[in-house]
Amino acid sequence: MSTNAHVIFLKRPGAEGIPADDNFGFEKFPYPASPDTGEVLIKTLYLSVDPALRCRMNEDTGVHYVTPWEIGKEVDGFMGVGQVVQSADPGFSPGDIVESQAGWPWVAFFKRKQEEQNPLRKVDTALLGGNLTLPLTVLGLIGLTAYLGIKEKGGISAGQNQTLVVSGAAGACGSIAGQLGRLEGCARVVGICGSKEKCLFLTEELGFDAAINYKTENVKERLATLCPEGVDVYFDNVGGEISDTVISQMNKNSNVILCGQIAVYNKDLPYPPPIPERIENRIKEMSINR
Ligand SMILES: NC(=O)C1=CN([C@@H]2O[C@H](COP(=O)(O)OP(=O)(O)OC[C@H]3O[C@@H](n4cnc5c(N)ncnc54)[C@H](OP(=O)(O)O)[C@@H]3O)[C@@H](O)[C@H]2O)C=CC1
Ligand SMILES: CCCCCC(=O)/C=C/[C@H]1[C@H](O)CC(=O)[C@@H]1CCCCCCC(=O)O
Repeated sequence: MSTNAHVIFLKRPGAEGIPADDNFGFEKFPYPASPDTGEVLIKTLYLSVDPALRCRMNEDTGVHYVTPWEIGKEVDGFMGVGQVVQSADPGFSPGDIVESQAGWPWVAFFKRKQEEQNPLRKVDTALLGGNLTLPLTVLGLIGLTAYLGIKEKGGISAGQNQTLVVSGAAGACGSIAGQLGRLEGCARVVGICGSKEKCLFLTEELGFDAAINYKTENVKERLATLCPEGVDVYFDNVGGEISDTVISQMNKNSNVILCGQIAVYNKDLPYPPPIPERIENRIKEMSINR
C-alpha cells in the first residue's frame, strides 16, 4: 500500500516567539485504498500559507473564528486546491479540481468526507486560464477580503480627490486592495512595502502612484511628501509602528480598513492588538473610523 504523509504541529513558539522548523513534524501513514460512500480521495495540489496561521500556533488566537492548532495534530490551513483521484460521491468525478479548507498532507492522497461546515467545492477551471492557484488568491478569500474592505469600509467615492495608503502593499491582499481603490475612484494610491523590487512592482505594474520602502526610507517624511492633503483611506495589513505613522497623517472622518496586523503576530497579544494611547486619542479626536 502507498503511504500518505502529513505535517503535524509539535510545539508552540511561545511568547514573542519566532516560528522555527522544529515547531513542525512530518509523519507518514497509510492512505485508504478506496473512498467509502459519500467520500472522495483528493490529491493536494496547492495550499495557502497565510499570515494568520501564525496566530493558530498560539494557545489562543484571540478571535473566535480562527482556532488554535492542537499539539500533535495535523496542521490545517484556511484553503487548498486539489484534484479528485477517486470518488464515491455522485457529485464528483476523478479529475475534478476542487477547493476546501484543507489539511496539510504533502504531495499525497487523502480522504475527505463532505462536511457541512467545510464544503468541498468544484472549481470551474474554464474561468482560471490554467492558473489553479487563483481560487486561493484573487478569486478566493484574499480577493474577497480586499474587495469587501475597500467597498464596505473605505468610504471611497469617485471625484472626492481621496488618497489611499496601503501597507503590506505588495502582498496578496494589499496588491489587490490598492488596485481596487484606484478603480473605486481614489485620486492617489500609495503603497508601503519592504523592498525596491516590490516598490517597482507597485508603481510600474499595478498602477500605484507611489511606493515607500519602509526598510530604507523615512515613512513619516515620505508620506507627508506623497500625501500633501493627508490620508483619507488606510488599508492596514501590518499594524505596529507603520500604522501609527500613517494614522498620525489621516484626515478628519477618514477610514482605516483593519485587514490584518502582521507586524505584531509574533507577539503574544490579543487580536486586534492594542495601539498606543496617543494613536487611540487621535482616532477619537479626528473621528477616524477603524
Ligand atoms: N481579515 C481577513 O479576513 C484577512 C486578513 N488578512 C491579513 O492581511 C494581511 C496580509 O495578508 P496577505 O496579503 O495574505 O499576506 P502576504 O503573505 O501576501 O503578504 C504579507 C507581507 O507583509 C509584509 N510584512 C511582513 N512582516 C512585516 C512587518 N513586520 N512590517 C511590515 N510589513 C510586513 C511582507 O512584505 P514586505 O516585504 O513588504 O515586508 C509580507 O510579504 C495579514 O495581516 C493577514 O493576516 C489576510 C487575508 C484575510
Ligand atoms: C487571528 C488573527 C486573524 C487576523 C485576520 C486574518 O488575518 C484573517 C485571515 C484569513 C486568512 O488569511 C484567510 C482566511 O480565511 C482567514 C479568515 C477566515 C478564518 C476562518 C477559519 C475557520 C476555522 O479556523 O475553522
